[in-house]
Amino acid sequence: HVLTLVLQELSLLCKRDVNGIGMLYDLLRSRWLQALLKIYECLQHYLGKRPVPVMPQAHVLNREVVELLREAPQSGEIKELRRLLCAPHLKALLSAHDTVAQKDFEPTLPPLPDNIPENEEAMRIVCLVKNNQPLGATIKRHEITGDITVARVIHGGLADRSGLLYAGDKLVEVNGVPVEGLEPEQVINILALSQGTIIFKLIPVSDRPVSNQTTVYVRAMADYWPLQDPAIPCADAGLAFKKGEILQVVDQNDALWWQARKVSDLSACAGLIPSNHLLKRKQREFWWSQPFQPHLCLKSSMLFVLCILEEEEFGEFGQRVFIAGFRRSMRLCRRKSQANQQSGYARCPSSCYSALAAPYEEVVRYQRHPADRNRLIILVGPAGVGVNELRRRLITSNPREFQSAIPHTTRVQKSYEMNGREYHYVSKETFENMVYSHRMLEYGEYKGYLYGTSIDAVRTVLDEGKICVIDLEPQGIQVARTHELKPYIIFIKPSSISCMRQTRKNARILTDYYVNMKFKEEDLQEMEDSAKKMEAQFGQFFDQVIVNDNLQEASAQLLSAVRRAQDEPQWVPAIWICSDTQP
Ligand SMILES: Nc1ncnc2c1ncn2[C@@H]1O[C@H](COP(=O)(O)OP(=O)(O)OP(=O)(O)O)[C@@H](O)[C@H]1O
Repeated sequence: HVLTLVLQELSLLCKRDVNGIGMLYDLLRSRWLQALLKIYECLQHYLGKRPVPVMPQAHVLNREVVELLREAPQSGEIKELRRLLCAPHLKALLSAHDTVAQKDFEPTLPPLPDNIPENEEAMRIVCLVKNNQPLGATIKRHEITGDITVARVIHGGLADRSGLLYAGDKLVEVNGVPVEGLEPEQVINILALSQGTIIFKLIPVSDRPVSNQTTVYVRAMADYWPLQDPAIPCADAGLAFKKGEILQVVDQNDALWWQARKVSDLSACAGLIPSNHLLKRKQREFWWSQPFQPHLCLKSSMLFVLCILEEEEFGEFGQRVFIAGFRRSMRLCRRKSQANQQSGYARCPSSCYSALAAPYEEVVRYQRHPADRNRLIILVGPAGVGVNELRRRLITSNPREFQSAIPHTTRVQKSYEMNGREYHYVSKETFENMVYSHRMLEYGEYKGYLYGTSIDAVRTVLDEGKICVIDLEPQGIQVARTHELKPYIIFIKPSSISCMRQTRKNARILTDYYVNMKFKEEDLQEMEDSAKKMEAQFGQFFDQVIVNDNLQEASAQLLSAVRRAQDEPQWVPAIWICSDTQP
């Protein structure tokens, strides 16, 4: 009844296009939810009736019926009925019924002997069958008492599934060997060597931790190799992960070591990962598996030089399609600035460090509602890899659906240009105001004029119901990753140099100085090096990686990635969904 009222209310809001309402409306209208509520109501009704058992001893009655049937003429039906009544599952069912009817839930224990000493501790004997799998528990020496105790039980592991071992249980014997006086390593050795059954004699922990853990999902912002981590309590129990992978964190009880599994393999038993706190500490200690070098970014978003040539294309519908703002190769400019690191290459802007400062990013599954704005598509890749070629092909394949954002510039409008078609022509003052008010995704200077892609320009395309496709230097990713734009970031990766030698034979790179230059060996090498650096520094932000080997295939992959981004559930930062006020 309440649900019907809520749905009525929501249907009014739906028309007002409130963010997320559509999804909530669909959820509440789903058949399975309605069915669950019906079941709930039936159960409530049933609870109210306080059912009483039909009889306290159904299995006795069953036995008597079977006896009676034995004496009856043995027709086929009688034989079948007798077989049914004697079936083990029916007997088990009747026995369960009788147990419930008699409220006889407790196991019958022998009476305690009278002469138990007062300080006697309850002992538990636990028998586990190992079956070549790890025990799924770690042990340690208690810092104060010196006892060997269970340090943690790994989620989904053998010990956890048994429900018989808990963190804090004190081990007394393992397979008949008393552990008192042994080092934890010696106990581990006994466990490792034992095959088949392991018998623990232990004193259960007095206050078992109550598990009130909620599962959270995080995106790893760095790589982690437990086998190279001297600090991990048990390297074999560690979970190795790569940046960008999504982890399901199932236990955060320990301040230093969490338990998690990868969403790509949820059936696996959990592994230990450093907690947020620990990873941050390790970062500070330069502990990273790849020691943290002072990063030389490919270029700073503030200093880079843009080279923008205007182009026009014809779309499949025959109309003239202006694709403004296509970035052209800046290879020579960059190489020049590489030689002079002061100007063109700068140390990472703060965004680079802040990405590393947060070792995990909480994520949630997000599916764009058809009524919502499209997600911004960002293409990232090293110069010359084919970012613009792929973007151009995508847009010209259907300009009614895909569009790039019109850039802003301070240069003078040419006679054949139209304000708002090739560029938005603005004064330097206006441009700088946009920069200071953080309305630029990226910008730069070329021949004394400023060029840039503004958030407003992206918004304009999205407001028209189109899919906005832009290319961005990776330093701009952090600026673009907002609740509003919900960008889907696609990294265009070069194929191997030997492949590119073949595929790029007829390809040309355009620079400001040389038009239609052939790719040289050093260009290919530079592309590969640059791609590696980009992946190392920004790989955690890439939702999709497309290797641009065969152009047709890469274009098809791009199209399907763009469709997936809009129509299928994806992991996005939780902050985009949980808060309307946060960026
Ligand atoms: N898979 C491919 N096979 C063959 N040629 C390709 C492929 N991808 C791109 N090219 C060609 O390589 C050249 C450079 O591509 P493009 O201009 O798109 O590079 P880019 O990544 O945008 O680099 P920049 O930003 O420096 O312009 C173009 O001539 C393009 O047609």
